[in-house]
Amino acid sequence: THKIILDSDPGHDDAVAILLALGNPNIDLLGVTTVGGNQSLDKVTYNARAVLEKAHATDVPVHAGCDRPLVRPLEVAASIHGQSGLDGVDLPVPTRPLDPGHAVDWIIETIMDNEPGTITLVPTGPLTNIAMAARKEPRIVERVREVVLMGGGYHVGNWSPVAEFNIKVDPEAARVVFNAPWPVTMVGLDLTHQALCTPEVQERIRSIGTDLSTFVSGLMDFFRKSYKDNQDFVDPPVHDPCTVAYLIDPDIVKTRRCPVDVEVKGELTTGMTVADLRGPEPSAEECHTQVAVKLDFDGFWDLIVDAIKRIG
Ligand SMILES: Nc1ccc([C@@H]2N[C@H](CO)[C@@H](O)[C@H]2O)cc1
Ligand SMILES: [Ca+2]
Repeated sequence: THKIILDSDPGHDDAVAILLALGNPNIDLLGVTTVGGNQSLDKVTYNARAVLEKAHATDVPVHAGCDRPLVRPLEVAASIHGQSGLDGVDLPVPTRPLDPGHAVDWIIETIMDNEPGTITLVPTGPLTNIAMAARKEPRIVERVREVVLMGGGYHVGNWSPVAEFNIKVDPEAARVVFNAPWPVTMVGLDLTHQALCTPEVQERIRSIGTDLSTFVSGLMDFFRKSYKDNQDFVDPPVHDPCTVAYLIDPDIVKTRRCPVDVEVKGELTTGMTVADLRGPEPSAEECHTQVAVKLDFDGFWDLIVDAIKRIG
C-alpha cells in the first residue's frame, strides 16, 4: 500500500484523482492539501472538501496551503474549470470542518511522524506547497519515498506553446521541487493527453448507475465542453489521476529516466520543463528524475471505473 498526500487544486481532474485514491485498495490517502491554482485557494479548498463529502470520506483531513505562487501573482484557469473551479455539478455541503493549520506544516509533520521512505507526495497543482515544505524542513527531502507529480511536458504545453499550467503558474516552486535530490516522476502532458475521456469511456462510467458515477459523468460533461471550446480537443484529457494510477500499477504508465529542469527566465519559455532525452537512459543512481511517456489506456480507465464502483 502507498501512503500518499494529495496536494491539489480541484479542479475536475483533481476530483477524479481524489476518487481514484479513495477507491483503490492499494492507496492509503492520508490527507488532501490544497493550493491556489485552477481557482483561488478558498474555492479549491471548498471543492476538495465537497468531493470528499460526495465520496463519504469525511475521515480524510483537508488542509489549505499557499494562496499564491512564491514570487508571481496567481493565475487561475477559470476558462477550463469555471468560476467555482468545479462547475457543472451540484456539490454537497461539506460536513467536516476545514482542518486547522497550514498545509505546509501538516505535510512536514506527517512526513516527519512517519517512517522514512513510507510517504509519497502526489502534487496535482502548482508546486508552491511542496517547495515551501522542502525549504522549511529540508529533512523531508531524504525521508519522502517519491514525488509523483502531474505537471510539465517534454514536448507539449497547454498554457503556452511550451509550458504546462501547473509549472507555468509557479516556475520558481517547480525549480525547487525538480532540483531537490528526491525521486521525482513527472507525469506531464505527453502522458496525460493520452488519458482521454472518450464518449465510450464516459458511458462506461455513467452506466455504473450510482449517484457518484452520475457526478463523475457530470464533471466530464463540463470538462469536455471546456476543452472543446478552449483547446479544440474532441475529448478531455483527465490529467491528475494518471499520477495515482502510476502508483497503483507502474505498468500502466511507462517512464523514461532523464534530467529535467525548469525555465524561469525565458521570454517565450518560462514554465517549460526542459527534459534532456539525448543519449542513453541514465540509471536511478545517476538521475533522480523520470518522465512519463506511454499510458495503458484500457488499464487506466479500468482503475477509474473500479474505484467508482468500490466507493459505491
Ligand atoms: N487547460 C488546463 C489548465 C489547467 C489544468 C489543470 N492543470 C493541470 C493540467 O495542466 C491539471 O492538474 C489540471 O487540474 C487543466 C487544463
Ligand atoms: Ca490540478
